[in-house]
Amino acid sequence: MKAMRVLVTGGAGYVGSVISAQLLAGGHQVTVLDNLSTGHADAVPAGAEFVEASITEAGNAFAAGGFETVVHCAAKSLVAESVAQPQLYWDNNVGGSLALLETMREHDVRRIVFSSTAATYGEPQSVPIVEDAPTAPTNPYGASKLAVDHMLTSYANAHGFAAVSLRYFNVAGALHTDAVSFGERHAVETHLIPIALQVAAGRRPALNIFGTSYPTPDGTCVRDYIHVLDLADAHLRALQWTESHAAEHLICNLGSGSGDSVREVVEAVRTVTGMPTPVAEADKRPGDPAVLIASNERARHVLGWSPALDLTRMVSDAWTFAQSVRQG
Ligand SMILES: NC(=O)c1ccc[n+]([C@@H]2O[C@H](COP(=O)([O-])OP(=O)(O)OC[C@H]3O[C@@H](n4cnc5c(N)ncnc54)[C@H](O)[C@@H]3O)[C@@H](O)[C@H]2O)c1
Ligand SMILES: O=c1ccn([C@@H]2O[C@H](COP(=O)(O)OP(=O)(O)O[C@H]3O[C@H](CO)[C@@H](O)[C@H](O)[C@H]3O)[C@@H](O)[C@H]2O)c(=O)[nH]1
Repeated sequence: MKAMRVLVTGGAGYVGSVISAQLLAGGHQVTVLDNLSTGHADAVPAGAEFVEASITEAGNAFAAGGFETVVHCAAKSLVAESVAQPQLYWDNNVGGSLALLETMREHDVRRIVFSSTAATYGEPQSVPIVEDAPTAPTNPYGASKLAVDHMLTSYANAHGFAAVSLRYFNVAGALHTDAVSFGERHAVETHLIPIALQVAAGRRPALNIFGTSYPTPDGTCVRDYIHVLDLADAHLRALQWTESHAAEHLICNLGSGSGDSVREVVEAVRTVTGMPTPVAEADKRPGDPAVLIASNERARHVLGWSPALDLTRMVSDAWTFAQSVRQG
């Protein structure tokens, strides 16, 4: 792939920092645009230019940057917060993305890869979930992401954008190099694996298992976990796809194609860490579907992508990262 000048929005966050690091490793030039609302300035990889600004104020960065393409990760992504304060999600995720697309149009940058989500599907009618499945999000976060997917279809049709929506399932793991580590470091942590690792490290007394009577083999929810390095690889492939697909919008699920239950994740955490990791049975979390598993056939077929790293590797990399954060 030829070297590109890429703007990564949200590049001070978990997923965006790993994608930025992998783009740099691939010889591309990276500018990170992030307002640090949930990100960290020290997560922007060395070698990337950093612009501290909102996606609603990207004009100067575009004027200076000469970007060929955009990876758009910036968003608010807490489901419960989106239910309590939907205005934040419509404003930041939908209004912010619209402002970004208009700035792109103004500067004639018409290639974009967008962080969409499995939450666009809501409660699935069948699994594995294919991209043509009905979309019925069960919360404003998922609805805001689906709105941007629709926005991208219309910008492809009307304005010739080459757009890819990558619908991530459950992202986990971290990137480690000799010098640095990039992983999940949310001030408000809601995700299962980092919370379970905090329990393993003795920083929380027990992991609350949200629901033990789901119609699944062990009664706990099943999710499709995908390593953030496999995710980054898919973004590089999607960027390449946009080179030759003007006026098209591709939607691809990114998942492993298989599921693990909450109890199976806890077992993986115990095996990797060697720590007891106590659990407590708790009520169901409202809006949690029993099973979410991706069909990844389209990403395999169209992008030539396949996930390589398993749950044990995700937990092990996340554990190494969590320990490096505690020491650092
Ligand atoms: N982590 C997952 O499991 C998961 C799953 C599905 C989809 N996603 C999507 O992937 C993306 C990245 O998620 P993450 O887990 O890395 O979250 P994160 O909170 O770590 O990163 C998001 C980044 O966007 C920045 N940001 C938010 N609003 C902004 C704005 N208006 N202008 C500029 N920067 C802004 C934040 O400061 C943060 O650095 C999000 O769009 C999220 O919806 C994540
Ligand atoms: O303390 C905890 C945290 C989570 N869970 C369960 O673990 C599973 C995974 O939960 P979590 O890590 O919060 O991920 P999801 O709710 O599945 O959502 C993630 O995956 C979605 C796509 O599937 C993305 O859209 C969201 O942004 C992302 O948060 C769910 O069954 C939860 O009920 C627990 O039992 N206890």
